[in-house]
Amino acid sequence: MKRLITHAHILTMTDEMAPLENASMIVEEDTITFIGQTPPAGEEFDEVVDMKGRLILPGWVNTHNHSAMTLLRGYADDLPLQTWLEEKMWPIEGRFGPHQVRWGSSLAVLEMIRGGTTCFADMYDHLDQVAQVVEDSGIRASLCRGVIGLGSEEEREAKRREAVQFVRDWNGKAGGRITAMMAPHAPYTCPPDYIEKIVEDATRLDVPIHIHLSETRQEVQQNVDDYGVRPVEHLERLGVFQRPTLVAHAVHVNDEEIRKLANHSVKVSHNPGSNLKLGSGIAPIPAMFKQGLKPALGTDGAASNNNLDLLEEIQLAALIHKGASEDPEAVPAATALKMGTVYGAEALFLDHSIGTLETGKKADFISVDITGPHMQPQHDLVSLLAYSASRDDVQDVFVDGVPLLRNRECLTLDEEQIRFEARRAFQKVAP
Ligand SMILES: CSC[C@H]1O[C@@H](n2cnc3c(O)ncnc32)[C@H](O)[C@@H]1O
Ligand SMILES: [Zn+2]
Repeated sequence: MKRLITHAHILTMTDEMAPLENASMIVEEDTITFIGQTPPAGEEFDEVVDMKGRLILPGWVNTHNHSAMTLLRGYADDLPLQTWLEEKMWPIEGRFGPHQVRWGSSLAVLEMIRGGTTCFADMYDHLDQVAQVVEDSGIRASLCRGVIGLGSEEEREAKRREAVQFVRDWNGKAGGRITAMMAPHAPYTCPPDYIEKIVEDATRLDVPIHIHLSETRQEVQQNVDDYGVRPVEHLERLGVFQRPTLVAHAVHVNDEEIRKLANHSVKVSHNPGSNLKLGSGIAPIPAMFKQGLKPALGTDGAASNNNLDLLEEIQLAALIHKGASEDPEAVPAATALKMGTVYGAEALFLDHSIGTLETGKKADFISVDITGPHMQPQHDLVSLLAYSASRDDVQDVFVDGVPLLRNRECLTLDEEQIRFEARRAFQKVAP
């Protein structure tokens, strides 16, 4: 399939942040082969798509999610993390089986595609189900079986074997759209020797590690009480940062810890919506940028956010750090957009193929309607995206050159069936 897209504004998210106007893009199979003002003459196309009034840019990359938790959206709000996890989430998740994960993650993928997300990271259980949804829906994902090491030795080892098997079964599958990671849930749920074994697994399998880190002040203090050091040094000593690593949250990290993360090239997934809602705090993102980190963005699960709208995270990132630091230059609009695209691709170790629109890269892109009243006048399209656009403005979503959403119609998923089955799947486990 060879497709010509014409008459679009194109924001490539390469160093050049000014959108090309009245521009064209050629996509051949899964790859971008041309971007510019004048397409080469004499070429034939299977389809020509007129994108007048649309802005084209790379799809959003959601770097931290627990997608099946859409079933728990609104189930337990307004609680602090540990109470929320121990008294609400873990008891009901204990009743989740493959069916719940199948329909919860289907609902999540549907919501993400409709909001312009083309790639997401997922940490959960029954991951074969998530992988199947990813394969069938056409989205891209980096998936990991999250393991909590609080049970018996047998339980722990069984979970670790499952996580390893998942990597063997799915890494590189769905035409390369699925990649995999190993995921010890957090330092407070995984004993040190268990984390060390998972690092060995990740080394043997040659995959990255994904882990929650320093989300709350209380968990940092607990780490100091239990192990005598703060979580960053704890994970450093356990060898985690010898592997490519993506940490979620990093809210309570001091300057020395940020320096350590930067020295080890650790990737950070900033989840402002979830951190605000759980009352965990505000991650020191401006300090991270100063030390050379390039934080990406995540929604976390829909039970703590309570949506999977990556554009909202971009907008939060562009706003809350200005307020927290009393500095209107903290996290400018262009930086927030990079956090949702190119830094997201780097955080998932996929920047060789996605995150920007360039010839030779995968055709993972979205179109945004810029004709609405809230998108006028068009002094600055970057500013409009970061401060004014809404997820409903996303019109088209392509992954690997395949259309998943066209003019807001989802082409690969049955929306009505997903709504019905997700409601039923929750009812089966409801208390
Ligand atoms: C073992 S699968 C993932 C596990 O993570 C839990 N979870 C969801 N949101 C958060 C969060 O913000 N911090 C820590 N853990 C979280 C989820 O309930 C699953 O049990
Ligand atoms: Zn999480």
